[in-house]
Amino acid sequence: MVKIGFIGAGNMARAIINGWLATGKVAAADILIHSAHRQSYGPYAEEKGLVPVESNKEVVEQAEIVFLAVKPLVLGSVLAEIKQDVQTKKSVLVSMVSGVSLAEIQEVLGNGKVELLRIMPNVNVEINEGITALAGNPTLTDEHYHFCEDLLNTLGKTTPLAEKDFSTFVALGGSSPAFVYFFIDSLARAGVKYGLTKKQATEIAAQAVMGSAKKILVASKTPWELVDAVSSPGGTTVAGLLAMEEAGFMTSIVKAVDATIAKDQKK
Ligand SMILES: NC(=O)C1=CN([C@@H]2O[C@H](COP(=O)(O)OP(=O)(O)OC[C@H]3O[C@@H](n4cnc5c(N)ncnc54)[C@H](OP(=O)(O)O)[C@@H]3O)[C@@H](O)[C@H]2O)C=CC1
Ligand SMILES: O=C(O)[C@@H]1CCC=N1
Repeated sequence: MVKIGFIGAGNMARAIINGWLATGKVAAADILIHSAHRQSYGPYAEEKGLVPVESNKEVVEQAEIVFLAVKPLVLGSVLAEIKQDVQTKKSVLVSMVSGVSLAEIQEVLGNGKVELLRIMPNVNVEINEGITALAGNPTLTDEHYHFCEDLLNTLGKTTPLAEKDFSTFVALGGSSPAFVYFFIDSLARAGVKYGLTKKQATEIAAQAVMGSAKKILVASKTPWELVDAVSSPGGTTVAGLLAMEEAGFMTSIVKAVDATIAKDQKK
């Protein structure tokens, strides 16, 4: 089987790996992993049956496809460390690092052509309900693109995306789970205000959000038409909606997206 390497063993690397292991798409023994601290990647590798290796270079030496799952500030030094081996091994590099373009990665790697795939997943890949954007560089073969796409499709949905739209995707797909968790927590907290337990209120809010998201994905109606369908004339829902808008609900969402895009473009 193709060996898949991970440089970085944090939240996103683990979400992807756990998603694959849950479906059996990738065998644990085919995943190599290294990160900054042995006490971080070691126990995780042992718990899941992955192959821990001693350095980033060793990940590249042993894996055909290498996922870069480090923070943007660390990426430059990691690329400098592995660039020689990447050229020798003709590795496929898959970067999930936000705010760093394929051209910027290629620049650090130097003149030799490297197969690069830029992705932007979200944490819900861990439960195979993620959405991941993909953009390959011209050197990436169709075969490798589709191999990676197939791997990522088991984690939810994927969508090819022009690189110019990655910052927008970060807001709508990558960071948005946090926005939705925040919304659910706020709804649940309001339930606590009126006497529900936090656990009960969170379950109610989360189920309502999940059902609403599924409804939007299958319905022939637009979200606005669905809002109208819930809003009985003179009823409770329209009273709640108008109060939300008075507090600037839509503006707050758009501002969150603006701020996320601005931050991504500053990395
Ligand atoms: N979290 C999310 O929801 C999403 C994150 N991303 C992107 O994924 C990337 C990783 O994010 P996330 O997992 O949240 O971050 P974390 O902080 O959870 O993980 C970062 C990982 O990088 C490792 N690391 C640091 N320095 C090195 C090094 N020199 N060599 C090897 N590994 C190193 C850390 O090691 P150690 O554990 O040993 O300290 C850690 O495992 C980021 O670029 C982010 O933009 C993309 C989409 C969604
Ligand atoms: O917060 C971040 O920078 C990363 C990118 C998308 C989700 N988390």
